[in-house]
Amino acid sequence: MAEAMIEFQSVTKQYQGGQPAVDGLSMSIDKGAITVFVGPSGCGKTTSLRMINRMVEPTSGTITVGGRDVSNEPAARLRRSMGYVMQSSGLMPHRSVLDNIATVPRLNGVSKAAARKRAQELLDVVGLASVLGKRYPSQLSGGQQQRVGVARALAADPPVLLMDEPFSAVDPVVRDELQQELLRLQRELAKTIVFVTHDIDEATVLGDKVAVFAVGGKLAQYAAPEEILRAPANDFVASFVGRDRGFRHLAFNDADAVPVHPVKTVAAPQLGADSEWAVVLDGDSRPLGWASPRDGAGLIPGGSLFRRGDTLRRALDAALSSPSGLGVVVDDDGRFAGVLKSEEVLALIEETRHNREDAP
Ligand SMILES: Nc1ncnc2c1ncn2[C@@H]1O[C@H](COP(=O)(O)OP(=O)(O)OP(=O)(O)O)[C@@H](O)[C@H]1O
Repeated sequence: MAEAMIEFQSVTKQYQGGQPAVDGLSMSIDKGAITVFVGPSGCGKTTSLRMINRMVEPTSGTITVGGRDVSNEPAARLRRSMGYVMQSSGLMPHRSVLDNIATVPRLNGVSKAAARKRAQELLDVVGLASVLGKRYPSQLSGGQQQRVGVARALAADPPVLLMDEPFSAVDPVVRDELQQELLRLQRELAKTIVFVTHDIDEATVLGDKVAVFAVGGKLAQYAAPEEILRAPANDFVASFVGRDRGFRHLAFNDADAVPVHPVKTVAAPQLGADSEWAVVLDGDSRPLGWASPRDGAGLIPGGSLFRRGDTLRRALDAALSSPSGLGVVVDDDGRFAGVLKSEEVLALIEETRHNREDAP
């Protein structure tokens, strides 16, 4: 069994008047894993998160981190000992990106030179070019600002990261990138991450475990995302998880058994071309799109790409989003590797479903 890092024991938070925001919450959060709090607006996710680092004080109950009762720790020190990332990056506008990242190490007494050096390294860790370090936050895109927010939270190398809807304000493409980046980082860093979102899709992509909250800070279900999609504990969870849950569930099955076929490729779309669809490649064998057999309209934008090792969900999306009906497969370097046929993806989905039903 996984080791617990954070424990909530009968934690209640009652703001002035009204219903409790969080009511008798007891749960144990695994060390070195991503735990996602998900639920509709106002169900107490943020309040629960903020009680971990004492930005909010519980009305009753106990929270421990690494076995120590947080109420015994000085609040300011406790806060600095955990990384915190929020929706608006919360960067200081009049300080450079590097100085923003260096904030907590500086508060902890690290010299300016050492803190800046560390900040420079962190830019690379979160996938930002080092020249961006000299800029001010307003000179960055929303996605870049969120990356700086993550770098700042990591600066003092805290064992615990608290993330409150960190990717909610960016567009879906950037959001997907940031999620993948966080998963990559986590494979290296193995922090204990508590991540708040209202988006069940984001929760199932990121979470090793997902806690579904119902209004009043009540834990409706707490399990691996696959289990929440497969077996919602009650009607509330089932309706929150929604109608697409069968589709989302595909994200937990690999697509290794789907055959990859060769297909005609061309270096540039040929006008009035051919009798069959062809993948258009650049000089490095990376797919640029498709050339159509019919209209010879030049380059037709492709659908989503399937990377070797991706899930059935991505395989299906690659096939269905492609103008030719053939999903484009690339290797780890993004080079063209072949195509998937939608009927073969569907056949594997069907087979996987049968196997699941047969399982004890
Ligand atoms: N400072 C506060 N004073 C009074 N009530 C508050 C305060 N902060 C939150 N609440 C109330 O507590 C309840 C839970 O709020 P909380 O922000 O924790 O929920 P949430 O699940 O994070 O929602 P959202 O996704 O909308 O932020 C809500 O009813 C909210 O109005």
